[in-house]
Amino acid sequence: MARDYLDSALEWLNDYTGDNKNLLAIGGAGAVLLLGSIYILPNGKDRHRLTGGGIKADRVKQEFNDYADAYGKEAGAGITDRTKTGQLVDTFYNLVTDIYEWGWGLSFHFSPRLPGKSWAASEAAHESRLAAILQLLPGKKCLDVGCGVGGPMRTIASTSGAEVTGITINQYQVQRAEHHNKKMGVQELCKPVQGDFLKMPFKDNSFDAAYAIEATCHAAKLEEVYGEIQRVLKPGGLFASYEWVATKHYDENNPEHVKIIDEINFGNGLPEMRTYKQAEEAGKIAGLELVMSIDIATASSVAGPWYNRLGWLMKSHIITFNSTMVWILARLHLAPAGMEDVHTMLVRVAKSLCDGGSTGVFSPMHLLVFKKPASPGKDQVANHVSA
Ligand SMILES: C=C(CC[C@@H](C)[C@H]1CC[C@H]2C3=CC[C@H]4[C@H](C)[C@@H](O)CC[C@]4(C)[C@H]3CC[C@]12C)C(C)C
Ligand SMILES: C[S@@+](CC[C@H](N)C(=O)[O-])C[C@H]1O[C@@H](n2cnc3c(N)ncnc32)[C@H](O)[C@@H]1O
Repeated sequence: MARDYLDSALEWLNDYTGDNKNLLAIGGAGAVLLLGSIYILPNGKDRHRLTGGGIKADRVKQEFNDYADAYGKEAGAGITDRTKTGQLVDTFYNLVTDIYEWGWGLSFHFSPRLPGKSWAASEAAHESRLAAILQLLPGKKCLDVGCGVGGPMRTIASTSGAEVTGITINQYQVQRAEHHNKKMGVQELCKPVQGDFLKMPFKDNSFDAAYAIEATCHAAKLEEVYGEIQRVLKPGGLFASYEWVATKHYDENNPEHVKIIDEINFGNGLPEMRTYKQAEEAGKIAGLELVMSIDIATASSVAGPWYNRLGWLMKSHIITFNSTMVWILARLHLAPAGMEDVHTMLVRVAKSLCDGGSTGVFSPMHLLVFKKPASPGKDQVANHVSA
């Protein structure tokens, strides 16, 4: 609520001041003092705090440095030791979860902007599309692979009436998801659990459907997470995923493209980036039938680009404002030392994501829909799949 007021106030201020940078600077300084406490502290009766999630405050800086060191310096390197991917992704979400909730909201993904609709409405529609594709209804059991703090889970369970179990590698996110589920009264339908989506604590053939929103990109091997999803789905069950991919416009021999993708990988805890073709192939290797493959980022000729929400945060100086807030909080010991480094990484990645979107080389929402065959063929791998 407080964030909505602040966003509108800054949008107005930006339009009003136009090119008058002095007025904007004075306004900005005043806004830091006057609105800062409103922005960072109350969120209804909830309060935003910038913590290191499950990492103790005095370890945040070191954990961030270790995270940064895990990425190779060579172009296209990604995470050097892929066996450490799960652990690094867990660290990444300890470091960013509070900043995401504070500066973005409870759904950790992008969406195209629908004409005449707010970002919040566009986000909910993007989530509900999956409920429709998966034909979710009351009584159905659905799995959310990489559920974050449960924004999509709450939308999908409440629009469809289905029961949604979410899995996240990060214990702090389970705590946050439980907190929000209870606050919103959806805890009967939404169950977050901590676990690795490469070794899920669920029985074979236990879910009617499954979805993943901008999450399976964290797997060291895509075919392994798809293999696990194949295992826990009932025969005939559908799985839908918004995948982070390099599009057909990506050229691995273009250094600019490679740089954009490297920065996206580093700022988002990804081991590497796959092409949409590799993602399609990974599903087939895992024994799933490909039902649909379409890039939602470019599918509609009337929806606005997904990256405009980030672009607007940069243009309206909200991100600069946030950097100042994080700096002040760290100086006052209200945020752990090292939070500025985490925030700086996010500021950089905001630009890379916009560059990836505007050049068309990257999409965070290539929709893949797969079906588990009613009776898997002998040549298809039913359980754990390794490339
Ligand atoms: C799917 C993933 C996350 C997608 C997005 C939810 C996040 C990607 C980049 C994030 C952000 C960048 C800039 C931040 C800004 C500097 C800060 O002041 C406020 C939060 C940001 C806007 C933040 C919000 C979430 C993202 C948009 C990945 C991880 C696979
Ligand atoms: C960008 S967030 C998206 C969260 C959620 N789908 C949403 O849209 O709000 C990615 C999620 O994937 C989860 N994740 C990444 N690797 C995982 C793994 N190996 N096992 C379980 N969850 C994982 C993260 O913990 C995080 O919750």
